[in-house]
Formats: sequence, C-alpha cells, structure tokens
Amino acid sequence: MHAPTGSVDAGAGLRRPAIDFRDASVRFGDFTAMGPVNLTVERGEFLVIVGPSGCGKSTLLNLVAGTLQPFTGETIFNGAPVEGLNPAVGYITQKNYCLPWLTVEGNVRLPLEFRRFPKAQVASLAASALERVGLRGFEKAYPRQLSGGMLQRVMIARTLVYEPDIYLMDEPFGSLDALLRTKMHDEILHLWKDTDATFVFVTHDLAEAVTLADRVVVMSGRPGQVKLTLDIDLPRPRDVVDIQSNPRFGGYIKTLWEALDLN
Ligand SMILES: Nc1ncnc2c1ncn2[C@@H]1O[C@H](COP(=O)(O)OP(=O)(O)OP(=O)(O)O)[C@@H](O)[C@H]1O
Repeated sequence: MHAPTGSVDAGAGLRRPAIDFRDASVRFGDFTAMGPVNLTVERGEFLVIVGPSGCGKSTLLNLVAGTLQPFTGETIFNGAPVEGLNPAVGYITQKNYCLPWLTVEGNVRLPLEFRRFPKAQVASLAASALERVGLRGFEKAYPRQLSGGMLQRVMIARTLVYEPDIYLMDEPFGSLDALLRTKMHDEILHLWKDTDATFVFVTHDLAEAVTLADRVVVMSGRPGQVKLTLDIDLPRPRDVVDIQSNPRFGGYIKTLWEALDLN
C-alpha cells in the first residue's frame, strides 16, 4: 500500500505530507479531550509524541485511524480528509490482540485474508513477515505459548504483512522489561529503515523518544495541544545503546522534560 516516497503532487509540484492536523480538536460530550492541534507529519518521518497522561495522545492517533472524528478542524491523510476507518493504517498498542484460537501464522495471515489477498500470496507474505520479526519456527505455536516480547513481534508481523503507509504505535513496548524494550527499539529502527512508511509513536519514556525519533512533539496537559516540537539531530543508523552516550542525547531529554513541566 506504500505510496512511493518522493512521490510528487502533480498539480502543486509539492510533496504531500503524510498527515496534516488542521485545528483538530476532539470532544466527548461537553468535555474537550484534545486540541486544537495543528501539526504536519512528513512522509517517512519517525515522529514521537510525549505528553502528560490523559492529554489526548491516543486520541490524536485515533483521528488518523478514523475511529474518531474531530469536533473542529480536520485530519488530512495523504492529501484527503480521513472519513471512516483508514485502511492504510497499522495500529500497534501494548495490548495483545492476538486471537488465542489461531496459531501465530493464522494471526499474521488475518489482515491479508480480510483484504482478500490470493491464497498463495498470503502464505508467502506471512512467512516473510514472521522471518522479518525473528519468529521463523514459531508458525504453529499458539499465543499462550509465547513470551511478551514474542507476542509483540507477532503484533508487528501482523501489521507489517500488509505494508501500511503509516504505523501508529501507542506505547507498544510499555509492558516489556527494559532489556527487551532496548532490543525492540533496535528492531523497530530496522523496520522503519526497511520501509517507506511513516511512524507515529506515543510514549512516556523520554529516552525511548530521543532514541527513535526524527522529531519529538510535546503536548500540553488536557486538552492537549502542541507545546514544543524538537528535531532530534542524532546520526542514523542509530545503535540504540551507543546513541545514549552521544553528548546531545542528555540535552534533548532535559529540553523535553522541561517542556513537559510536570511539577
Ligand atoms: N471514548 C471516550 N469517552 C470519554 N472520554 C474519553 C474517551 N476516550 C478518551 N477519553 C478521555 O479523553 C482524554 C484523552 O484521552 P487519551 O487516551 O487520548 O489520553 P492519553 O494522552 O493517550 O493518555 P495516557 O497517556 O494516559 O494513555 C482523557 O481524559 C480520557 O479520559
């Protein structure tokens, strides 16, 4: 489903951004949960969002997925407003949404079967997705037989298998231990490098944000608005351990911490 990176808007001669939030706000009843937000996400960008609990980070992702509609403004995705569920989105959270009665392979095949891919293609794409996340040999295992990290890899395989234009990741590694999380950072950076897709990643972990991001957005308290956007000018490809000793790493964390202003 990837549009080629570097694709050109024939009319304007401009590259279209992946997402453009224009004065987007969300209400639940009388209560404004988020916004208004104005934010552009470039194609192929790795954008990380941080902000206090309840400020509307997941809500922002839900606008892109089309599971919510804005109360004011609009969400433009690949040049058109999001109306209804957005099939070009891959959504990964920390929850395990594997179907327990299906094998690992059965879970990874699901999105392709929903999309009515030809049978032969389903088998080969599922095999290659499982290979990419290091789960070859576990095709016939059931979710209950897997560790937390392996389950998270199944969720990633189940997403990358249909090549979404955009990965929405809502604290995907929040439930993993620190060592495994570091390993997953390495894997996610490889995945990002190997695709043309855009990544929007929500976290509460500032080191995770700086390790992964091209740009970090700090949201204010509820109703969350964009308080700061910070370019992370650290070299790529990144070694997820070595990068932490880069002299700029700590400075970025301090800037983000001060912008969060949680006191
Ligand atoms: N379906 C809903 N109905 C009513 N209120 C909601 C609904 N979904 C979210 N909210 C409220 O909207 C606000 C923003 O929620 P959201 O989950 O987007 O925040 P968040 O920044 O992702 O939070 P956290 O960091 O704790 O995950 C919260 O106050 C939440 O309680």
